[in-house]
Amino acid sequence: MAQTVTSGTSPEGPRPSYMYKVVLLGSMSVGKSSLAYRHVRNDFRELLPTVGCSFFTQTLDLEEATVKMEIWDTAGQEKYHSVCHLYYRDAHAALLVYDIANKETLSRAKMWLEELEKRFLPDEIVIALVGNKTDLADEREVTSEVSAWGSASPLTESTRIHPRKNSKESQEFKGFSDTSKVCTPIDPP
Ligand SMILES: Nc1nc2c(ncn2[C@@H]2O[C@H](COP(=O)(O)OP(=O)(O)OP(=O)(O)O)[C@@H](O)[C@H]2O)c(=O)[nH]1
Repeated sequence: MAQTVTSGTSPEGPRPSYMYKVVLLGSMSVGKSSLAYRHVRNDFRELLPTVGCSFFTQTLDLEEATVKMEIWDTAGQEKYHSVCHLYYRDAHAALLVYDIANKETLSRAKMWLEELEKRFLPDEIVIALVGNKTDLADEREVTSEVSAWGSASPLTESTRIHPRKNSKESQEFKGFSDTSKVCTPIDPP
């Protein structure tokens, strides 16, 4: 699925390099930029709302290959919706992010799913649903419907992650570089 870029070398011999484009989609303030920032910089900080789209890159040296991730972090504000197709075009994977304490954001993630289903063939893109802000468990609004929706959709896993803690969210991204295991479940609902 990923585009092969070059062939590098390692002590064991030539190693392929791959490029993956991952796009983050979801309502405003669900924490998309925080997830990307945590993943790339291993840090959490207060970020300004995204304007249009932010772009991050990261190179992962995995055992069998080198993977360059292009992370396209789209703006969640409604006014940017109409340009988002420019950013998810040719993506290999999409993370549909919602806030577990805001049910409305799950509906919006579903809207993104429907849009991607129209634009991509099923084997063209990997789509994962990501429930964010798990520290807000006391305010949780999203519960059982996530698993029901997940089984009725091409979403590969439902995971909930929390970039404020140095949790395992990197696996969410790393999972995309492993074609056999698309997404690592971290804290299933
Ligand atoms: N409680 C909590 N707050 C978070 C978490 N992640 C992000 N936030 C906060 O949520 C707000 C929005 O975070 P962003 O990462 O900017 O959200 P975004 O989805 O990129 O927002 P847009 O750029 O508007 O699309 C900020 O105040 C963050 O500090 C989290 O895991 N828990």
